Amino acid sequence: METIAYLGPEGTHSEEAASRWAGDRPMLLRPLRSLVEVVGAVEGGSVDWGLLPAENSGEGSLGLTLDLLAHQADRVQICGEVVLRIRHHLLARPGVSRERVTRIISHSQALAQCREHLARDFPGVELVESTSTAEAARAVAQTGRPWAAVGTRKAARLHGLSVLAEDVADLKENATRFLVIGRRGCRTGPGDKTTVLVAVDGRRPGSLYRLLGEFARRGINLTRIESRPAKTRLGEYIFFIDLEGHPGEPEVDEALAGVRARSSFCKILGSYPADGASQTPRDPVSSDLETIRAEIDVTDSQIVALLAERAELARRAGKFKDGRPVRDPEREAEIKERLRALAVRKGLDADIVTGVYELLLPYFVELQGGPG
Ligand SMILES: O=C(O)C(=O)Cc1ccccc1
Repeated sequence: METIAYLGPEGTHSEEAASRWAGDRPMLLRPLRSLVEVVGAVEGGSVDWGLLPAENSGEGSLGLTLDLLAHQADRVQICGEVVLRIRHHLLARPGVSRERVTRIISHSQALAQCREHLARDFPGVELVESTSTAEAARAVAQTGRPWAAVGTRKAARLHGLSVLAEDVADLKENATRFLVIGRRGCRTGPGDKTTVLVAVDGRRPGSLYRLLGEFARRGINLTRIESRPAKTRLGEYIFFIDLEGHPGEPEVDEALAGVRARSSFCKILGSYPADGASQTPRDPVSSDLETIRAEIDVTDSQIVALLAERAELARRAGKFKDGRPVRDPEREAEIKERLRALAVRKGLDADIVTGVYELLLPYFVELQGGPG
C-alpha cells in the first residue's frame, strides 16, 4: 500500500489534510516529527508521498516549507494540493477551568492564527510553541499543571482532553493550503496548476516585470507569487510562481522558455490538480496592446540605462589609455563584426544595428578623452 508522511503525531491538521488527499485510495498515514523529516522520508524512498503546509489565509506562507522546496528538496516534485478549512479549539484536561490556565501551547502557526482571541480572553497567559498542535495536546495531557493546547477535536479525543473554548481562531475563514510532494511528477490534465521557482537579476530595472510579461502576454493567469530570501546575500530573492496550466500546453511551454531566458535560475517544482477552485478562462488578446506598450516603455528605459553603463565604461577605459591613441581601428572592426553576427542571430537587420553603433562611437570616443 502507498504511504504518505505528515507532521504528526496523530491528530494534527496535516493528518486531516493527508487523509483528505488520499480520499478513497487505500493509503497508510505515517506521522513524523518535523517537515524536514517528511521531506527526507520522501527523498529517501521510505514513503511515497509527503504533506507540507504551505500557506494560510491569514498568516501567509510557511517560510520553512518554501525554503525546503527551494533549497533542500532537490529530488521531489509537487504532485498535489489540499485546501483545508482549519478550526482551532482550546483543549485542557477535564476539570481545568478557563480561569486557571497558566500556559497555552501550540504550533507557531496555530498560535499566530489565534493571537488576538487568546490575548483578549487569556490576557497575560504564557504562549509556548510546540512542533505541532497534536504534540501540544499530548504535552497538556501529560502534565499535572493547568495548561491548555490549541488543537483539533481529534487530538482532544485521542488524549482525553475537553474543549475549553471552541473556534478560537481570529479569522472565521481560516484555511490552509497543503502541498503533496513525491519523487515523480504526476500525470497532468486540465485544471492543473504549475509551481515554478525563479531567480532574476535584481539589479536590472524591469527584470521581474518582463519575466511576468511572458505569462501576461499569453493570457496565463498567475494565482500566486511569493518571494523568499535567496540565502545568498541580503537583498537577493527567489520567487515562487503558481500559474494555471501545465507544461505540454503550447502557451505554457512558450512562456516557460521565455522565463528561462530571462531568469538566472528556473526550476519547475511540479504540476498538479488545483484543489476545488475553477480555472480562470484565458484572455489572450484584450490587454495585449497595453501590455506590449508597457513592455516597450520598460525596454526603452533599459536601453538608456545600458547606454549610461556603456558611457561609464568608456570613461573608465579612457583613464587607462594614458597618452595612447583613443581610437583603435582593429578593435572597432572586431566589435562591429561581433555585433553584426549577434544581430543576425537575433533576427535583426545587421546594417541597422552596426549603423547605430557607428552613430554612438564618436560619442564614446569623446568620453574617453577625444581622438588622440
Ligand atoms: O500542527 C498541526 O496541526 C499542523 O498540521 C500544522 C498546522 C498548524 C496550524 C494550521 C495548519 C497546519
